[in-house]
Amino acid sequence: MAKQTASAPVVGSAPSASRSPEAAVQKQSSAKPAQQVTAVEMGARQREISVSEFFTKNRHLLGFDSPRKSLLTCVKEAVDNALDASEEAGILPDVTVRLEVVPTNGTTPPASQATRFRITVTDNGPGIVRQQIPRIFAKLLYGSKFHRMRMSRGQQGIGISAAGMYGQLTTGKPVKIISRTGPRAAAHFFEVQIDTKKNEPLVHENKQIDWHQPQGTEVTLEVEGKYQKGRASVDEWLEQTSIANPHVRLIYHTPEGETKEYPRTYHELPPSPREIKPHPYGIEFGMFLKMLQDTKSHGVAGFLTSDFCRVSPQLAEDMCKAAKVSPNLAPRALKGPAAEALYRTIQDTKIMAPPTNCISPIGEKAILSGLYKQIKGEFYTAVSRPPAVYRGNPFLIEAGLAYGNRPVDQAKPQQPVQPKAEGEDEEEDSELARVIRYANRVPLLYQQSACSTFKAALSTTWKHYGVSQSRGALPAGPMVIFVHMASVWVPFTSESKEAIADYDEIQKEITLALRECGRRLGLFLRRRERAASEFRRRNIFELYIEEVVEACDRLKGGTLPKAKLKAQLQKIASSRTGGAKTDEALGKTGGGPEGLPHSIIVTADGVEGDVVVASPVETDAAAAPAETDLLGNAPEEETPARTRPDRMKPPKAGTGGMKKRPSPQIPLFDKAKPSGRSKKPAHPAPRGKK
Ligand SMILES: Nc1ncnc2c1ncn2[C@@H]1O[C@H](COP(=O)(O)OP(=O)(O)OP(=O)(O)O)[C@@H](O)[C@H]1O
Repeated sequence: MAKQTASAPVVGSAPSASRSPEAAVQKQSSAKPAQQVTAVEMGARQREISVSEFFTKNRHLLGFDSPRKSLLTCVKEAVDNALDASEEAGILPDVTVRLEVVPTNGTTPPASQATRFRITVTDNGPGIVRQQIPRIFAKLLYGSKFHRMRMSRGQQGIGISAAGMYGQLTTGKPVKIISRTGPRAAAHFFEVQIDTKKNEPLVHENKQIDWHQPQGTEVTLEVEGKYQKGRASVDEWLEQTSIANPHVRLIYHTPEGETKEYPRTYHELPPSPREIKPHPYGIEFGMFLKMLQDTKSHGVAGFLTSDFCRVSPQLAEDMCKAAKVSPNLAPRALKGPAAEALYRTIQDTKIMAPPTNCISPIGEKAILSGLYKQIKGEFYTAVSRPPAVYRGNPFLIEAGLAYGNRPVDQAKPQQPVQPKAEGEDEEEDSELARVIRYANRVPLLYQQSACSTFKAALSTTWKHYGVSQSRGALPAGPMVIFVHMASVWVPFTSESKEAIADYDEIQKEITLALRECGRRLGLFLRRRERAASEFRRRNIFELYIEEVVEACDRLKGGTLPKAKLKAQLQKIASSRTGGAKTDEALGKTGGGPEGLPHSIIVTADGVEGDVVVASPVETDAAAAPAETDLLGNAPEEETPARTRPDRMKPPKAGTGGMKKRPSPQIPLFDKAKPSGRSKKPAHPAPRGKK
């Protein structure tokens, strides 16, 4: 409705007697607001808006806001698709990402100053059938995943076509695609653009070509962007992708001419997730009505059994009876109050939780492997929670931790300690932990504070686990917190898929997973501290043993069996200082960390725990990217990630990694029983407390 403006005539006010009626009419018409339109005029302007037009104007909703983020979004969409397709086809993914600077005005600027990039992503997946290529790459909301209840990276059917549209908008260039479905099939080359008015593809080029790859897809996009390393960069995203996807071999050609290879460290594909039907609890009433209209079943009971999971024929009959609806009634005839009664009955009936084989977790071993491969720390642990359900959608939370500084650094001569001013923080307190977040194995780099995973990390009381933490802040110290949500439908806060929405069920599961990681970290820290102090005491005893033995021998006139006495005293010194458990906690025995399942401990003497996941892998060590420390800095001397002779100690033959102990797990120095499987989390005393 048009607003009445200040200059509009006031209804009911009498015209001034001094003015003629003509003048009054003239005044009234001249005061009419210029913008007033009739319903008919408005109707003439009303028309459909195509989804492409909408997202052209609102491209920030899809992650194309700043040039830097847009570059990342394009890479992300193409890599996600490559991984989804390869995994679905049962192929261990080999993905190559090439970022090149596109010359502008005949000159090629350095990568950090360039504004135009060519992104090429190649996979060894199943390829795409020729007829589908134009619509996949040049039609928004077209895909194979939206209607399926199955875990995948992509969900919406909008990602790669939106990336193509962004390229088209910013550079005018079409998307180029090569795809081949098998060694006997021809390779097809396409150049497509999107007709944004109609949301339909325009094919510029379509031909058969010779392609060196027997199978797979290659997508090339030319886009406006900004390349800058560091946080939330393409480099960081690929690095984090490799942590959560150790079954992927990733080669990255940076725009600066470097080649980084993230080798495959896990040689099995994640179990293929099964497609499931919706669970009755997750369906809203409007959706239920729509399903009644769309079903192929002839009776309501049959509809409930065949269109939902976990509804047996008997349960369907019982629910119909309780709602006073005939089980044989045609679903389309069920409307109004009767439909509502059945819907309410379903919601009030106890129905088994949905099956969980529709999600495929990363797994503790693979998380450990990924963290160990990419992050230099001292302690690593990983937890996979049992599946849970939100709004009828199954999901599963996994968490991991990498903690500490490199043992190599510890071995360095200590700098003299500078006295601190009163109230001045310890150096390690000033560095906060870093949270790396994933949804269906895809790293989430933006909108951290809006994400459920980050909120759960903030609200966890890390002080219980021996790590300092200020109120409302992340824990302090060299620590990476890893959280992964796997689900058939991840509830993102927006279409750009950057943060996970805050459902209570999801928050609770993340918190429980983080608490278990924290508990293990606390146990590790406390043990290590006590073991180190016992070890120092033992060394002091050792110093005096020689003297004592010599003195006793002199008293006995040189007749004492010195070696025997020395051995006896050493035995006493060892048993008084924690015995073998001190050696174990300090990594001097090569044994596993007791009470710390799915954990790795790195000491100056070697690696303990799930060592198998830290074992060498298939490709050439020299090609591996240098690992970064917890702050993302490269080491001074670049050591290949997979072969760290300083740290590697192969597992003892037959142990297969962590030492298995039949007896209940007892922590090193505690009298109380632990930990590993006890339901109540043990809260070790904060560091420094004896
Ligand atoms: N490299 C590829 N190999 C095989 N199929 C592909 C490839 N890339 C895309 N596809 C197919 O194209 C479809 C559309 O991809 P698109 O990225 O637009 O959406 P999506 O991955 O389904 O969902 P989202 O919008 O959440 O990313 C996919 O569902 C998939 O079937």
